[in-house]
This record gives sequence, structure tokens and C-alpha cells, in this order.
Amino acid sequence: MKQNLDLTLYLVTDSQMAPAGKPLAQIVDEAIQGGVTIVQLREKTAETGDFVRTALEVKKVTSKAGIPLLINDRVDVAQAVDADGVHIGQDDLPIEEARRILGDNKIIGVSVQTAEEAEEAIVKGADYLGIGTCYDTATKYVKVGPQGPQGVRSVWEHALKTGQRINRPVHAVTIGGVNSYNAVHVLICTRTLADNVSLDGLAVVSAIMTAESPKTAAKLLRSQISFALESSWVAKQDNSKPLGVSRACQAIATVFDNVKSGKTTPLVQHITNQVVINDCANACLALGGSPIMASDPVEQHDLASAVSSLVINIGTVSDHQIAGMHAAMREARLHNTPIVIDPVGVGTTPFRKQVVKELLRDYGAHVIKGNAGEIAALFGSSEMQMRGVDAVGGGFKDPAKVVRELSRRERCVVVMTGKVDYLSDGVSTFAVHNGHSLQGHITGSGCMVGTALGTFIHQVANGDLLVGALTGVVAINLAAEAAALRSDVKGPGTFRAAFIDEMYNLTVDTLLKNMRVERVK
Ligand SMILES: Cc1ncc(COP(=O)(O)OP(=O)(O)O)c(N)n1
Ligand SMILES: Cc1nc(C(=O)O)sc1CCOP(=O)(O)O
Repeated sequence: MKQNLDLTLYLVTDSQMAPAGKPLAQIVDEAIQGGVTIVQLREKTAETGDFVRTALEVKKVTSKAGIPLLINDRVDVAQAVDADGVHIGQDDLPIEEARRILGDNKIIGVSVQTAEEAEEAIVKGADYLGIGTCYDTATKYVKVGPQGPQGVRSVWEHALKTGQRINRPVHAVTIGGVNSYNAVHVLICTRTLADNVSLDGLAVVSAIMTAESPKTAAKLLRSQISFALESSWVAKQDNSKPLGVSRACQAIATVFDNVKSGKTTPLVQHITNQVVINDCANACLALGGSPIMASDPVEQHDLASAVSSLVINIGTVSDHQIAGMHAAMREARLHNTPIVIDPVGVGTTPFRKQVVKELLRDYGAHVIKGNAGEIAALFGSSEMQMRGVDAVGGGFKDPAKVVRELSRRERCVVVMTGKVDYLSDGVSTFAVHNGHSLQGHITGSGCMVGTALGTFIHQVANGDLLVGALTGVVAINLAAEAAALRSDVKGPGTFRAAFIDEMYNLTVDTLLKNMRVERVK
């Protein structure tokens, strides 16, 4: 990497967004104090003279801080102020020409939207790529719509392969609609599938330029970026050792005991469906958690700092609930609170599919839980279908592969419920052989699995998400087995009440004795 080229938090300026009377150089100075590592002066409407004057003022600030100042589009302005380099787009001066004018010591960044553009830019000597457009942005008109973190990931993967082929290091940021709410998700989701290589950082305009305090905004972004780059949440899994059954079972018992014994009482926020809301609240209590059912967008900000985990269930989703889900997930991402998504009936209507697609694109999840039909719909498989909220079909030929691949694509733990439950974090995949057929005869048994996931994953978010998820699945299934054995259980009605009782009665000893967990890959 060129000396000084640290792309961790990249500020692209827009003086038209600056509060009246506040000089751009002052905003840049505050942003650098907050943690910005590189600045690009982007003045789309400035006359050359004004552009140069502003660049000289900003350069005093960046030089003092020892960070690079790049100029957007205008190689002549970069030369005039002896900036550290330029950032050029696909319609600007060709890279070779910019390089010829500026020489090898200057930084040249190039905007790319596609794998082909990325390959060309690298081959022609770009020092870094600005991969766009990540999300919708009001800052500029973009010809091609946003590609989301997964689209950015595929451009990044191709760029890295190109670099390997020609033996040149590749650096990149993504840009477009990036802010402190989505920063962690964007960085985790854009990591390469094969070997978990992260982007170098994130580029933002409005997230800093429109902030009341650029320093505070930059500081928050920087801490979110550090968290994402350093965290071993699911996406860094490829480098970790696969989890064996005996280690998993011990860890499950510990996680279960922490909650059951009251050592920790997670506050599990649910935005869930009207059919199961009461059962889920009771299941959460019985397992040792504390439920809060809060879906109004208005209260999400105030709730967020107290919540231990967030369970999103789209079973009876409405427009109002969707607004609440977005608000809650935004806040959850900001607080690094684990999110469970239960995409109930996602294969049934295009509406549900769209709701889930947008939630996953904008915030991602830590755990996705569904029945085989729901998982098939998310995965894009026709092996299983949906009828209402139920799965129909002969079952997946290779269910472990489906959960593993969906997990790798979405960068989260995937739980597929059924006669045998499958769980994967993309590296380790487990089958849980506990449970009882009566679970299929009451409404909400799957939703209560979502509740159990929320109850047990909060304490293990860093690195052991899969263990938390396994704990939830095992606990629910063992409670079902115990309930079904009871002489007072005559059918679904009595089972429903006994099921909650047995969640309450479940002990670590029973768990250790009866759990049937198998490692399948
Ligand atoms: C870091 C970074 N990435 C992309 C862009 C977009 O540049 P470009 O395509 O030249 O569009 P304009 O910025 O000129 O509107 C960027 N500026 N910075
Ligand atoms: C300057 C720019 N380039 C983009 C691209 O996709 O290449 S998107 C963009 C604007 C980014 O602004 P904000 O952070 O306010 O969304």
C-alpha cells in the first residue's frame, strides 16, 4: 500500500451540505479528530479558482494531521495544490493519463460498479477502488441502482482475484448510503466468501458532512468499523477451528445454565406476530429471559440500549410493523445487539419476500431461523415449497449443505427446523435430533424456537453464535419431549400448556443427559 494510504474511514466532502457559515476546512478538521483517515475534496460545482483555494485551506488541515488529501476528478487541481492524489470516475480522465501526469508517487483511486471495471482499474494501476453504489443515496444521482453489500462483495472478490493474478495488492472501500447504522453489516457482509478478506474501509459523504458534530459522527463510524474489522462474529469463522460435538455440548450447558440460574437475564425484544405473541412472551419467561413486545417505531431508539437481543418475526407483518422492524434493526446494529429473523411464510407471497429481502439487505441478521419451506424460499431452491406458513415437499436431498451455504451467503447462523433441526455458521454444521411430533400440531412452536434463540444468543454473540443457537433449539426440543411424555397431556391443547411448563422445569442435567446433537460437517 502507498505510504499513508489508510482507507479505514474515508471522508468525501460536499461543501453544499455544510451548515451555513461553517468553513469546510473546519468540518474536515473535526472529522479527522473523530477518526477520518483520508479525505477527498469533491466540489462538483466549484469554479477552478475556488476549488484550488478551498483545496489549499483543507490541505493545511490534512497535512497537519498527516493524512492524505485527494481531489475528486480534477487532476489539474490536484497538481496545482500538490495534493496526495486524485479520485477519478469511469467518465473522467483515463487512469493511464492521470498516472502519466501525476507520476508514481501520487495516489489514484477509481470508482467501479462492476467486476469488469474493477479488473480494468487494477490492471491499469489504480491504488484503490471505490466500489459503488452500496445503498440508495440522496447525495448524488447514480445511473445504476444500489447493489447492496452482496453485490459489492462480488466486485471485491473479483478485484482480489485480479490482484492475485497479476501479483498486485488490491485495496477498496465501498460508498453510497453508508452510515453508522449499517457500517458493521456492510463490512461483515462484504467479506469474501472463500477467505474472509475485508474491504479496507468505508467511504461516506452525508454521514459526516450533515452531522451536527462531524467529530462525534466520525468517532462513532470509526468504532463501528473497528468492531466489524476485528470482531469474530460469524464472518471470520473460516479461520476458526470447527466446533466438535463434545465442546459444543459443554458450551450449550454453560450457556443454558447462565440464563436458567439467573446469572444473566436477557431482555429479549420481540417484534412478532399476533398469533403467537403471548406464547412467545411466556416461553421467554419460562426459559429465564425477560420478554418485551415492542413494535412501534417511536420507542425503538429509547429501548435499544437496554435490549439484549432482538427477535423479528414476520408472521402477521403490516406496514406499521415494518417501520418498527427497520427502526429496531437500525438501533440493534448500532448497539451490536444480536438479531434473530424468523421469516414466517416468506415463500408464500411476494410481499413477504420483499420485506425479508430488504431487512436482510439493509441490516443482515445474526441468526435466520425458518422451516424447510422458508429456508428454500430464501435460498432460492425449489426442492421445498410453502403452503401458507407450512413447508411442503419431500425434504432437501442435502439439508446440511443448504443451511451451510445460506449461512455463508448471508454471513449469519442459519437454523432450519423440522423433524431434525439443522444449524450452521458456514463452517460447523449440526443436526439436533430432539423434539416431538406434537410441536407440529400447535401454532407458534417454530416462533418459540425464535424466542429461545433470542434468549440464549445474547451472551455469546462474539464468536459463539452457533452455540447460543444450538442452546435455544435443544432447550425447546427437550421441553417438547418432556411435555409429550406427561400423562396429563392428551393432545395439542394440553401439550401447549405443558410445553411452557417443561421449558420452565428444564435443568442442565436433563439437557446434558438427553440432548442428541450430531456434527454433520
Ligand atoms: C471513494 C469514492 N468512491 C467513488 C466515488 C465516485 O466517484 P465518481 O464516479 O467520479 O463520481 P463523482 O464523485 O465524481 O460524482 C468517489 N467520489 N469516491
Ligand atoms: C460520491 C458517491 N459516489 C458513489 C458511487 O456509487 O460511486 S455514491 C456517492 C455518494 C455517497 O454519499 P453518501 O455517503 O451521502 O450516501
